[in-house]
Amino acid sequence: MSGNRWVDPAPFEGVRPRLPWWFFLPRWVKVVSLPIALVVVLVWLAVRLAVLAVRYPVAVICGVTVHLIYVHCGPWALVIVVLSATAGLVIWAGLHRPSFVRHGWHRVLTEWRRATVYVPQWRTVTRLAVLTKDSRGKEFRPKLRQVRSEGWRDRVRVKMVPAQSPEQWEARRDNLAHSFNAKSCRVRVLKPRVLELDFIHSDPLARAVPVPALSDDAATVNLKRVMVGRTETGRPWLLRLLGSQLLVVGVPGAGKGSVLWSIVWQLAPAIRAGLVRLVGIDPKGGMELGQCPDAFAKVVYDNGPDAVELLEEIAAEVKERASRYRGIRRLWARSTGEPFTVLIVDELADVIAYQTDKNLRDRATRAVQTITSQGRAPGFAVVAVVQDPRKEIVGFRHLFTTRVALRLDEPVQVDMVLGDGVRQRGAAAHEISENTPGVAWIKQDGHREPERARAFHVRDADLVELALFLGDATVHEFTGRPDGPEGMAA
Ligand SMILES: Nc1ncnc2c1ncn2[C@@H]1O[C@H](COP(=O)(O)OP(=O)(O)OP(=O)(O)O)[C@@H](O)[C@H]1O
Repeated sequence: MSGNRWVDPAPFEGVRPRLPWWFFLPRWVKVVSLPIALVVVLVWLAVRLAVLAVRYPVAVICGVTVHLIYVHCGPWALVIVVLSATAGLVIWAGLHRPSFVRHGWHRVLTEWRRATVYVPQWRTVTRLAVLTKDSRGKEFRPKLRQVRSEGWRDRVRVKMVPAQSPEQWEARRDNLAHSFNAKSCRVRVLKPRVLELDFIHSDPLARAVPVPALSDDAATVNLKRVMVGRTETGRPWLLRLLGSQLLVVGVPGAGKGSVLWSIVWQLAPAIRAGLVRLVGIDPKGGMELGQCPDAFAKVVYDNGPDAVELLEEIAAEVKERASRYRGIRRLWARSTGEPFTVLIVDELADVIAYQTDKNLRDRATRAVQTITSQGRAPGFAVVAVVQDPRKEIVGFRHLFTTRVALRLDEPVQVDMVLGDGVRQRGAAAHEISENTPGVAWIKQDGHREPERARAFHVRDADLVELALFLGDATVHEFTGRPDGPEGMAA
């Protein structure tokens, strides 16, 4: 009321009960359709049971078996069966642990985590993380699909609600990780509307990976699949050198040296047999490549004229070989009789960006660009190591078809190295721990998903062994310039 005037009270606005549409059907229609509705409900129940059996096969099979044995054979038979099954599992684990873990333990873990973590919390977490949607009073919820637990991570498949984008899930990665008691969460797009969330519980790459024994057989070296470490899924980390150019980026201490030496280690039998030739430039005065000069046909320990001449020499060789191969072959092969050449540049920026002499800088840049852009077919690979991935430093990053991001400082650096959108797919190289040098995110052109792996830990003692192994390596004549420039160790 205001003054003496009477104001009508607001009309009552209570929510009317919403009755289902079939409630208003005529009685006879309800009677006629009752049997049909019953059949539908029974079919639905059967489908739900089948889905339950598929999602929880271990629990369902064990439950049904225990029940049948108890009912038909009594409690003592059940005790004997349980003890025998336990003994069987212990023997399986003892005889072949990997298969037990994979097919037994992980299966049980999957069902346990699905039943105790994801199913009970899914609805609440997605609502609180604002990943559900409301429209006309109806709630749309993302559907929890397959769950697979692998011990160190849980892979959870999700069907997004309509009109949702993976970016909305990526923006909630931290919320989801904390909600499901995981260390971190990665989001991967499997197909339209279907995502896979990786809830990470521990790091399978926390321990260093020792180098394997050196092989004597050059035939074991496959230039398309050079094993340089182990991926987080336990598979070998395979790098393609033939037909590929490699850029390795990481802050100081990230383990760039281990990637580099892992490559040399695996190529060693082929280097010794003369099938592969290494050429190196180490502007840091030989601090890195000087640890095993025997591996290199030629190596320069500065970023001056010697380094530039070596680069130009290789660039000229690339062009010469390419002109000979033209019309005859499309890709280098062992049968050519010419060695596959790997140019290793430890700190590329010192050669193409930090060199104060503009003329040398430009010549070096032109030569490296020629080798990376044209070297693929005639059998030349570049392994370039760099600390700073900015465009001003390496303006031709796109020429490197395989990019390895070791520990980096900032998310923007990850985007520079791996390309746009790869970090959003989980490749958080800026989150790699300082305690795990050698761990990297790898992106190969043509492969949508980035891979996380750790390079072999090549210790000083291993480099001594490598030097001894390569001590009697075949020395090749380097075409083009008979007398090597100063600062080179042949
Ligand atoms: N793959 C690895 N596994 C375990 N430890 C590693 C690995 N790689 C490197 N390390 C250790 O990390 C430390 C730094 O490694 P490294 O010198 O190779 O890094 P870097 O990135 O080359 O550094 P810089 O830029 O200063 O040369 C060393 O103590 C080394 O033993």
